[in-house]
Amino acid sequence: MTTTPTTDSAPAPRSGTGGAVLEASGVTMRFGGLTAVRDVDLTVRAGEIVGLIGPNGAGKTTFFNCLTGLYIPTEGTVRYKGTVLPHRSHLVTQAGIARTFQNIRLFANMTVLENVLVGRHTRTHEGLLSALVRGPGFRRAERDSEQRAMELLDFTGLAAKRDHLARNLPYGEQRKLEIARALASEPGLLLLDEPTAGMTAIETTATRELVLAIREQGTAVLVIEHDMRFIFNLCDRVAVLVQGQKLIEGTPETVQNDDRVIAAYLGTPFDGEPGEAEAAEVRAAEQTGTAGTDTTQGKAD
Ligand SMILES: Nc1ncnc2c1ncn2[C@@H]1O[C@H](COP(=O)(O)OP(=O)(O)OP(=O)(O)O)[C@@H](O)[C@H]1O
Repeated sequence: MTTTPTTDSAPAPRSGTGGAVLEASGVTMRFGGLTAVRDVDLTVRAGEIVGLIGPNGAGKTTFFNCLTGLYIPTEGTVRYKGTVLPHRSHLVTQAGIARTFQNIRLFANMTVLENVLVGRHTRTHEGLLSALVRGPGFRRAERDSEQRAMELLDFTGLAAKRDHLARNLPYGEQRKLEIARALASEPGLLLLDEPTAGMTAIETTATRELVLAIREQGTAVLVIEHDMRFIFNLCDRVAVLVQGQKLIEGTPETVQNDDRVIAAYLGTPFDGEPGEAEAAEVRAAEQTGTAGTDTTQGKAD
């Protein structure tokens, strides 16, 4: 049996969506014998908010890591605005993709403002010498950076906390600060990995408003999230990963009504389930008593 991931006919783009910002094609990531991501294609267009969902262990974060240069995909390419991205995370950020992490990664002992300033380093061009002598160019760049950082703190509702240590912020505000820091690199695409994890309902609603505002400011968004209500209320398009493969991609309506998606979340087997072909082979082999005879397959000599 072969798996045929389906792609919903392209949803009508919302007004303002444009050319492809991100084009991932045939992205595969193997860790030894485990294929965490298998042959995944995904496009995000300018002005879009795209959701990436799937059960635990489906490969969502691994896919993000392939997009952002943390992992070198075993196969496949990732393009940002038509150019193939290098496999170095700081070069990916410089190109225009910023991200947040599932496990918050702030500089805990730095202030809120300093955390955002760190995020600006890919957009400042003053060299080490200029920094050491603190010449006029450096001081001007520093002022501009601080002004932009304060704008972002205003935008994310954290301006009043500019001098607080990051570690003293409540959890929801730490997540917002991660977003402000990511925005400091002036990205064309923002990747959010579980931005509402651990948030209250009110904080989740505020995060939805924030993501919509980010889109209005011209940054496309790709978001991983387990909170389905958040995803279906926010996204123009949703892609579902199951066992590393894209099962379906389409509008929130299409995806939430698809029986295979419901089954994948409930753990119920369904026809064409990713990995089902391999499972069927093993079952057939077990029935004919041949299971386990081919012990050499996949091993090096
Ligand atoms: N560095 C690694 N080395 C080996 N296996 C890994 C590595 N990173 C992830 N995996 C495996 O790849 C698979 C996909 O993991 P991944 O974290 O990408 O899933 P996920 O969809 O993000 O899950 P969750 O929703 O629980 O965060 C899992 O089986 C995981 O154990």
